[in-house]
Amino acid sequence: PSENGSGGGGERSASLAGPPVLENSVQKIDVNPPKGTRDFPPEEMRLRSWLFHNFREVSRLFGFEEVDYPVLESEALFIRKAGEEIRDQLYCFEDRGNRRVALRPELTPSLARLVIQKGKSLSLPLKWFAIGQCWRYERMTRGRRREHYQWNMDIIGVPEVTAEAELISSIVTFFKQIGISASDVGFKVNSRKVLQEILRSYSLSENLFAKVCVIIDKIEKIPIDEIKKELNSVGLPQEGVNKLLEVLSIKSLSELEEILGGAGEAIADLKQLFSLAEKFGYSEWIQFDASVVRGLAYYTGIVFEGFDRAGKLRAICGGGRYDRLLSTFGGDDLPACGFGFGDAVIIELLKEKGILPELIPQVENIVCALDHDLQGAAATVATMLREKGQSVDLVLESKPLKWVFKRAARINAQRLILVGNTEYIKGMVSVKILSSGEQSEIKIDELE
Ligand SMILES: CC(=O)Nc1cnc2ccccc2c1
Repeated sequence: PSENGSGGGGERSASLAGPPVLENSVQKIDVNPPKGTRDFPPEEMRLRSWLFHNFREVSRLFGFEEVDYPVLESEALFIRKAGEEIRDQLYCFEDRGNRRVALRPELTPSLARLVIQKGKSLSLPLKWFAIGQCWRYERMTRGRRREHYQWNMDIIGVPEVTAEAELISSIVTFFKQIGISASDVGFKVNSRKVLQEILRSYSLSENLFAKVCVIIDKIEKIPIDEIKKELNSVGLPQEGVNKLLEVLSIKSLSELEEILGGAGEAIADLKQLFSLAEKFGYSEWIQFDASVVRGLAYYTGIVFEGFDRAGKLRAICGGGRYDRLLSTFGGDDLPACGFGFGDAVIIELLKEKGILPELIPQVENIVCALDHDLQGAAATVATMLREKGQSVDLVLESKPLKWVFKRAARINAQRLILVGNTEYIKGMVSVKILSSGEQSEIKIDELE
């Protein structure tokens, strides 16, 4: 079959024949979307648009530029050998050109690909944001969703932790903007350089680092014995395993400094981050937590995750520094950090807090011809209002007034404009303000 997916010659392949016709009735197709995916009918779409509007508003406040990439990428972009869950659940397949492709499970590798593609033509630092649908293929045994939308913000070309501090500030701004406070959520902050410094002291090679982080990230999801077994299996000696687990339970930066010594970068980065948090004014939002490593292989430094203080929900968002990602794709070494913020947990949180916004459909005018031969006149009135920037729901067929009032109420029209003969020949229409019931006749060219 040809590249564009159309059928072959005369014969029509089953997929193009449509649902089977049984005698004089067509078998009903499955009207639900594919497993793990969602439709967005108007009510759900209003909530999604509200969420994305807030993502965009914060991105604007922080001077970030919007970008996007194809939802379909080469599978190679996501093939990492660190044992990540995101790899096991890759929504991948071979296309009709025999290419291995995948629906993107995250946005960061696409960002890295585009930055390398653009190369020297980009002036650093880059501050890019995207809101994109991401996919995973999970056995439906877990009944979890196979797609979600993620807001990503990334800063490329800034080695200092001022970049991470800025990113956390943007998420704090977002939370405050939608009514979430520091008593509702917080950020656990850590640095993977802690693990790196420990593994170095056991002279463990760098590529084990990513695997160890991915294993440690599962510490609250699988039994500790399993964690120890997996750490042993990647070659970490028992003494190193114990040292790691000891470090993960450290509760404060000063305690960490005692264990690691004050010389390492981990301590310096974390101290600088907490001091910057003070200056940004979000100190009460963040806390050091040595057990947070996040589950993505490519993080190399500061990592953070937003959590609900009631402890009922999964992580709300997460991110960190990934200074090596671009070089693993053959690009120049460029410092980078960013975060992902999914569209699911945040809505659960707003529901928990009882602060979901009430979003109603809104239209300024509903325009209706009082009889059929005034349909054209109604269209003229609607167009004139639209040219003035007014929204109009134009009644497109002859309907009884009772129907029109019912529809006006359902779509929350602010005013009803009736185009009737007696008024129209005077160049006027009858206008009814639906909230007050006030009715008046207005010259058409004086409508606004
Ligand atoms: C709570 C939720 O929907 N999580 C979710 C849903 N779909 C995904 C798809 C790809 C990667 C991560 C995903 C995560």
